[in-house]
Amino acid sequence: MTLLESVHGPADLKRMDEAQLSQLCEEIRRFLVDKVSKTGGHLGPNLGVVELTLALHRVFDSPQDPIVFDTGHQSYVHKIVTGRRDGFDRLRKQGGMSGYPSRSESEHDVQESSHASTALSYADGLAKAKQINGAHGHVVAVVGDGALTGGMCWEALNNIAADKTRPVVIVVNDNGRSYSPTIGGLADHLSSLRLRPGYERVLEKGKSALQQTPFFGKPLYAALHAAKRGIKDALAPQAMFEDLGLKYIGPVDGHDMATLESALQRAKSFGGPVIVHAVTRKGMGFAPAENHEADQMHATGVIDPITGEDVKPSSRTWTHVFSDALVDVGRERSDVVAITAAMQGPTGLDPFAKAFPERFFDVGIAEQHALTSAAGLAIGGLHPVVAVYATFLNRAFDQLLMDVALHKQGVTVVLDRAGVTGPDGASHHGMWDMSILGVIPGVHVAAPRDAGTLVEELREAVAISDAPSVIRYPKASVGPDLPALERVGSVDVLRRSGSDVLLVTVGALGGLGLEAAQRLEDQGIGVTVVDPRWIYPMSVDLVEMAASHKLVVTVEDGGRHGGFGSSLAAALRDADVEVPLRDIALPQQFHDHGERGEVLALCGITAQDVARRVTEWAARLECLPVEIDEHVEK
Ligand SMILES: Cc1ncc(C[n+]2csc(CCOP(=O)(O)OP(=O)(O)O)c2C)c(N)n1
Ligand SMILES: CC(=O)[C@@H](O)[C@H](O)COP(=O)(O)O
Ligand SMILES: [Mg+2]
Repeated sequence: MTLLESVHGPADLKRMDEAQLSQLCEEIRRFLVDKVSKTGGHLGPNLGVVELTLALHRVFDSPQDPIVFDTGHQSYVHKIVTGRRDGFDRLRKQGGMSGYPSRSESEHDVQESSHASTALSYADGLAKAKQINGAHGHVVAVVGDGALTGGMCWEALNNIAADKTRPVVIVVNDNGRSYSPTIGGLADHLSSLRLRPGYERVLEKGKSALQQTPFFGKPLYAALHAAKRGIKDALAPQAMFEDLGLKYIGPVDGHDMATLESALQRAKSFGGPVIVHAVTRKGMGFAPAENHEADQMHATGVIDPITGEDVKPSSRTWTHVFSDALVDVGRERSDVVAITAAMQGPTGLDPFAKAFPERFFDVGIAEQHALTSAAGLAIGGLHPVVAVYATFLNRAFDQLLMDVALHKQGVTVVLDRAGVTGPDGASHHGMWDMSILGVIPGVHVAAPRDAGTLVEELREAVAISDAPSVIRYPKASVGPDLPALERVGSVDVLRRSGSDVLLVTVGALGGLGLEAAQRLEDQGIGVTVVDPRWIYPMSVDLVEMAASHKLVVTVEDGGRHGGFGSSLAAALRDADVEVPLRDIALPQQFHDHGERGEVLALCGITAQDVARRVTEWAARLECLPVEIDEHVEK
């Protein structure tokens, strides 16, 4: 039996000696590469926290000492040592283990949102709860250098530092990377603190040697330690954290178990808020990840476990189409600038950044700042394009509403990963944007159905100078072009076989609508399939089309509450159009991880389900004069 197989919980780690721990780290790294290369996942981040996670579980007593992982993508080792080794064969698969902490999986998991920069706020709250309840023990938060660029971290640090008696241990996992190198003044500060890890290790070894030396050993170490302070202050002004009222320990070598445990023990015995600054390497121990220039295998698909090469050929995605289109726009419009929140690669902004470096800004994991900075750029006469994942727009809603829309500023927000994303689960599905955007006065929202309409709608968006414009598309390969039969106002008619049903498909679901229409026509139901292209403001032409049909059905890859369907229903009421409308959307709940198609199917968003539901409504409403085939293909 391997050492790894002997680990069923943190207690097993506490019994191991240095040699066993070193071997266990090797076994865990081999396990991670073996498993994650088959399923895909956050290989790089987790290879970087092997020693750190073991040290945390040896020094602290989870779950009495809750360990909160910021973002949670780096919690695989935590899962391995808390009894979930067997879950990795179905990591991020439908019905399998989550790729993030999951409260339903383990008492050791505290929070499961994958939205960054929240761990310190959880820690603040947990520590206050312990204090009020008279509970003993520590609260530990593991936060990456990237997550530290998020504003919530500084709101939390301000509060954590307010009480010197609450034992909060903040472990900064500093690998110098978000995806790409972490940016900004804070990152520069951390890197100034991030002396060669050996620097601290030498000191640690110096300490133990000196402390064994009788008489002058201890005073000498104290002097050396003071000197270290002096040296680091001279080389690296660590005062920032200590001026905040936070004790600072580090930087320590995040791959040296003894040094880590010594630092964590010191932090544990401190009894108040303390920062342990651990220097780690993303992808540690797997050369293809360590040397992966773009993002050190932050998130991989299925890869070769030896070479690290992608196994599945990549296809042209919506992101690729946007990426190329924005460079073209950038060539024509010198006022167009681009902003990313630490995700220039995944959102497709790399080519624009290379072509127009002076017109590209990476603001760190700071979506709120991104939107208000964009408002400033627009007031200053430029046209910003802010590319974020749809789910992370939630964080910047007020900025879009009050800093952009209120001031009628021309800012374009591009929402990648809109709709069901898949393996990243509930906190990543981009199912909120159409509901929250619908409340913004004057907002323009487009949902392209194919590459051609994405290019067209991006150009239309950057031409809007007096209001926010938003474009949303999913995490998927872009499908075939879906040409329109005609354009009525801004609405594209994709198919017309009768006026029984007006089937309105939003964005990338156009193909699904055409397939559903074929199934309905096979039953004698005449269908008009349309793509509104711009879902907000609501098209008057669409309302008029509805009036000439017997049933309106909308299909959208977004939350049903406040979605496009409910907005169209309101528009029909306002226009006294008394045609029944039924809306097919994602049920307003948190949806677990799985492949995008699997989750959509669970939500009834397939051509078969749409056709079946339309026939059922037609039968119930008796609005269509056709005999409904009760045996419609499921
Ligand atoms: C609010 C928010 N914005 C963006 C992301 C996407 N994201 C996931 S992990 C990550 C980088 C995190 O960097 P860091 O905190 O340093 O952790 P590391 O991966 O280096 O361990 C980003 C930007 C997110 N999860 N949440
Ligand atoms: C943890 C996080 O927020 C991202 O790394 C997320 O995993 C994005 O994955 P994709 O880029 O594959 O959608
Ligand atoms: Mg990092």
